[in-house]
Amino acid sequence: MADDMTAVLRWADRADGGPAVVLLDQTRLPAREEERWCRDVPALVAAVRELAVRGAPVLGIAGAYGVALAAERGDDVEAAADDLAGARPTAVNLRVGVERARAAWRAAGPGDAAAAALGAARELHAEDARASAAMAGHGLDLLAGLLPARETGWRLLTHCNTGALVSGGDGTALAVVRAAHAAGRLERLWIDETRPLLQGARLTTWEAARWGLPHTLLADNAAGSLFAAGAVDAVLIGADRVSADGSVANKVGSYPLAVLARHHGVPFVVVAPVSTVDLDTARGADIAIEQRGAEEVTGSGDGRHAPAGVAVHNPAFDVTPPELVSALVTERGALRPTEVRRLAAGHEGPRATELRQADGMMKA
Ligand SMILES: CSC[C@@H](O)[C@@H](O)C(=O)COP(=O)(O)O
Repeated sequence: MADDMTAVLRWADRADGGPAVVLLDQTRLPAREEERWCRDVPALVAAVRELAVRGAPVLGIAGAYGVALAAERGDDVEAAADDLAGARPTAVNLRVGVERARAAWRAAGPGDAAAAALGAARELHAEDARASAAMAGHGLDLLAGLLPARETGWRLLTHCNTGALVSGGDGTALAVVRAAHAAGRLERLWIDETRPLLQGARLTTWEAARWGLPHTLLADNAAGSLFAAGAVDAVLIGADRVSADGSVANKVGSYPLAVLARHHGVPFVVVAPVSTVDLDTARGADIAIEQRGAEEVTGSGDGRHAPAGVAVHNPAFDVTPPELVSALVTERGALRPTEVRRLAAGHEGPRATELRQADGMMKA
């Protein structure tokens, strides 16, 4: 979690005014740091759908605490778990977190089931913090292997928000950027605003400022000229789901960045925990892509900037094929996205040197 930040997500027990899952309401940021108390699963499902809590790893943690909440309240846990798992379709971590807590709840005796679900949620929360730290280290090693040493440091570009707001720790891609900064190797973080909900403009700038990262915000469609000017050394993004063929679903706008990166010979690096890899989904085309409301694109009320009633296409995510992804950094090290099946066999350790040698497209 970010230093001195209101907890991104916490469990409140009865002594603390709960039971409740308490979220830092990301819809209010950066203007206000407000807690949102979810006292039952419908409230938590609403918070997930509204993106008050968002980003793949923390969705899994929220889902697991949600199962614990239903159990603690004496609600129908199976139905609550189903509702939570289905609240958003693309980030596989949500389902993984829910199923982990549900399995613990099912396996426990009647008197212990709620405590077992809560224990599973807490365990997942702590594991995610450890995974985040490991990804930061592996990602930094990978960049050091891939990128030429620049006296002034690296210029990294990111999309959406992948920091402490999405994790039990510092996050995924943004954790690597933070590690690069701590190692004195970051010249600048370019932050895509990330239309239409502005996770980059609202959330990543907020985190970058707190961490003291040198950063600059740009409109998504300004990225191309930045690449053309040679001002981007690498792209770092997170993922909502990686299918068995190594395709990467992430916030819409990631795929065009991958195409740009390939055209300009710039590494395109995906940072995600192993829990984001879904070997049960064979291909990128099989990943369910969430479609969201038209008003997110058109604006609404007084701020409307498109004619009322216009037809809108608003997918929340897109899919980048594995051949455009230079490396996938997980808590177990870096690998080529086409090698994700190795994770099932317990792949360990970064392969930065091999990846560099095998990848003629990179500048290094
Ligand atoms: C580690 S976060 C990776 C992704 O979850 C993130 O990049 C993203 O696309 C989040 O989308 P969001 O719609 O804000 O939940």
